[in-house]
Amino acid sequence: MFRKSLLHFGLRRNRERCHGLQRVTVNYGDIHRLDASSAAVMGANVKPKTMDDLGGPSFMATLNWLFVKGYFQTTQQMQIEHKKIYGPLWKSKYGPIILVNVASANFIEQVLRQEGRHPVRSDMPHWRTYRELRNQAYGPLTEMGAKWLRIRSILNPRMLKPKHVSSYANTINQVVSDFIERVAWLRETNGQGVMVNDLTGELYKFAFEGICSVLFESRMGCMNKEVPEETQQFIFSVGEMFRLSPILILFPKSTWPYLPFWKKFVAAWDYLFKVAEELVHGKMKEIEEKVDLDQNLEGAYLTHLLLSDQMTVTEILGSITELLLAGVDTTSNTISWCLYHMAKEPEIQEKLYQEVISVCPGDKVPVSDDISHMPYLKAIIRETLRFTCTVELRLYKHQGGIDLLTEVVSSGTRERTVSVENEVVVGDYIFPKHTLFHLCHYAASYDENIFTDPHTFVPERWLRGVEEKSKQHPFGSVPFGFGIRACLGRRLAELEMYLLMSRLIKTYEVRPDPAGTDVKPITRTLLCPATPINLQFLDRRGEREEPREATRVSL
Ligand code: HEM
Repeated sequence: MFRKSLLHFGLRRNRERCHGLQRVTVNYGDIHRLDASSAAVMGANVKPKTMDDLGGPSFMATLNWLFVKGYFQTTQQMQIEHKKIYGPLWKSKYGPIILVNVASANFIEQVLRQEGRHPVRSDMPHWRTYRELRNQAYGPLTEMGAKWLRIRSILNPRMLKPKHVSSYANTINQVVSDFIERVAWLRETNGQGVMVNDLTGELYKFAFEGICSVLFESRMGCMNKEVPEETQQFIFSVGEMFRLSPILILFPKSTWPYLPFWKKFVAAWDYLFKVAEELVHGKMKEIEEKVDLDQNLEGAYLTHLLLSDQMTVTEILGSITELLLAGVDTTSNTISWCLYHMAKEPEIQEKLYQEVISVCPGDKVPVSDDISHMPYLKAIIRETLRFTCTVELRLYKHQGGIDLLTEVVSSGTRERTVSVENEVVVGDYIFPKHTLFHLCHYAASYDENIFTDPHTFVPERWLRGVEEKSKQHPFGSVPFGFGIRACLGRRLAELEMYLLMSRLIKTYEVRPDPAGTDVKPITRTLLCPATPINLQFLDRRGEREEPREATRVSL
């Protein structure tokens, strides 16, 4: 059986190579990366260890860590502490659920390379239950099995192919221009001419406006002085839904209808779908009018989805709503941390400024082609993502029993564990089919065996030709995930972050809050600032820059 699973592992990898779906950039390395212990297991002379042999805290101990020792909001730190105690592989119990925590780059790679054709992050029963209640369709985040694969094959090209993504640059740049002006307005009205308070909140509006422009070619008024009521309500509903999600999941599904916050959860989703529905129907009407007038139909992402006729309108609505949700917190959070680091590291900021003005001197606004000449900017974003890597998104349930899974889903008995094709080998352990893995990317990103001086912000470590880069493990930091279930919005997020950061740093010098606050991260699905990030923005306009030295390093 064990040998069979290894054989499957090899066969499946070959099959996936031919799969044709867009994959993330990490190269498909081979078995050589499996460490010595795995190789020994594979030698078949060693009896593999099982889940029973694996150490880890009991349920009570976990509760103690979370609520007595106080790691509930800093579970990323708990990963590091547990790794010190148990090593890179341990199990933890949450009531009846057992998680296998995987906290080294080697082991993370092993798990990810064995994922099936239809990986599942987590069942998300609360999100799925809402959709069943309202007869809404699942999107890329919530769908599973062959149906998920179909959705991704439709959504992928216009989100991941560089030529399509770079066509969104002009649209994004308009939002960037508005954000720059909004910063000026915020400084004048609330910041004594220099401060911008609660940057994450402001960047949230930027990211929401950005994704709406790309998806719908519609502006939501987030950059207006007064944000429209409907947009504020949408933003509030997203917050409510994310706030209530981790609470609901602690209770059995059968109790949800009786819980007071279930109603709030449903109301939040209702509002999100209502707004998305209005936008989709508005776009359909616009297309009909254009057809009547014989006008060019090319345009927003949504236009393409509607015209391609590959999905029903309900399916499009399910996917679009999930894209809106997935693409806002992630991007805005990353840019907030990036600016925070720029303020704390003036030399790095200066180097970035010099790079930007050497590529885009004078009034030239950076466009996608310019970004390819800004390796330092890319390295800064890459380092920010390592520093603030998301933690909770990567719960992997290995599965591959497509037919049975589909049957389970359609018969409505979702609580049963799903069948899988293969066991999973990690180190000298073998795990049964439906094991739930928690990939501890935070612990890997701060592993000093992989990243020298991991607690220091060093963008240079991501530059090509730098010695450290060649030594880095490709799974030390995988901020957009890996494989066919990796982030759908990666390219768009990168474009948004590059265009905004280059222009912000070209326009403003960012300095720390004179009140001098160190902002700590806490876990809220993402690694968020525990307190607001407030920064000074000093206007550079008026200065005529001359690059001090060319900073064309290559990434
Ligand atoms: C800095 C920004 C972002 C980061 C760090 C990020 C990170 C991630 C990660 C780690 C995953 C899970 C991948 C895996 O399981 O292997 C993911 C999934 C996903 N992301 Fe992003 N993301 C970002 C921005 C975006 C944007 C802008 C969009 C929308 C346009 C988006 C849409 C999605 C979707 C739909 C999924 C689910 C894919 C699936 O399950 O098939 N993300 N993202």
